[in-house]
Amino acid sequence: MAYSAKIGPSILSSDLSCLGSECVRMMESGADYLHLDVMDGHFVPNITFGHPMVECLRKSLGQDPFFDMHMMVSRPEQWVKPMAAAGANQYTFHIEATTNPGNLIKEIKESGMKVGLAIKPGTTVEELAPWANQIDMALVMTVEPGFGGQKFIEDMMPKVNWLRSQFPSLDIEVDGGVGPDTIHKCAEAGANMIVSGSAVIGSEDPRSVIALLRTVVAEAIQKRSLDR
Ligand SMILES: O=C(CO)[C@H](O)[C@H](O)COP(=O)(O)O
Ligand SMILES: [Fe+2]
Repeated sequence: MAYSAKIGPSILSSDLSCLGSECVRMMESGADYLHLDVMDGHFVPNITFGHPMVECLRKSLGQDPFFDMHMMVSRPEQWVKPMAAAGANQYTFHIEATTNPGNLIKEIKESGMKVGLAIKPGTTVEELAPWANQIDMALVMTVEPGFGGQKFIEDMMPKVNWLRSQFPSLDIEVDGGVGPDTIHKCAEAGANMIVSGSAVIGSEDPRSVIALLRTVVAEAIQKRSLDR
């Protein structure tokens, strides 16, 4: 079992005028990686930031933090090279946004980044499955992409469960409405990369929330390995 519990705060709901210091605050609170939400106002009805911001964050934070780019954009092909040059570590694109996932996976790998493949709540996991052996991470959205602070959609858990049963060592990420109230469902289903925005950022004690999320997931991973 190659995968481990990792917690990646989404900085979407932080004070964006202090993005650099918010990222530092999350890393100092025990985050394993940073989940950076890129929205283009076209694939989703909201706009955030692009590669110039990522480049500034990389310069200010140094080489250490792992940047998981959640690309909620149409034509994700166009940002692969700029994001790689800006210092992104993983490029997670939506399968709904491209007609040629195979070529995009190849381009991302050639540019030196890891590959994440995301599905919206309305997309079946069978659409992702043919690519699962070529990617580093599968992202099962647990809200409709576009906004932080939405309610967790529990109906997505069978997708996670199925992916874990079919691909025992794949990194599986959940994103949207995940926090102390919903983490048990995600962990039991088999997710190991946990994005949490408002529950972590809005907490007075982000360190404790991150530690709790990681403990729940690590315990579920251990239980699964004992059950095998
Ligand atoms: O991709 C996203 C929204 O499209 C965000 O990563 C996600 O919503 C995280 O925020 P929260 O935990 O508050 O739901
Ligand atoms: Fe996200």
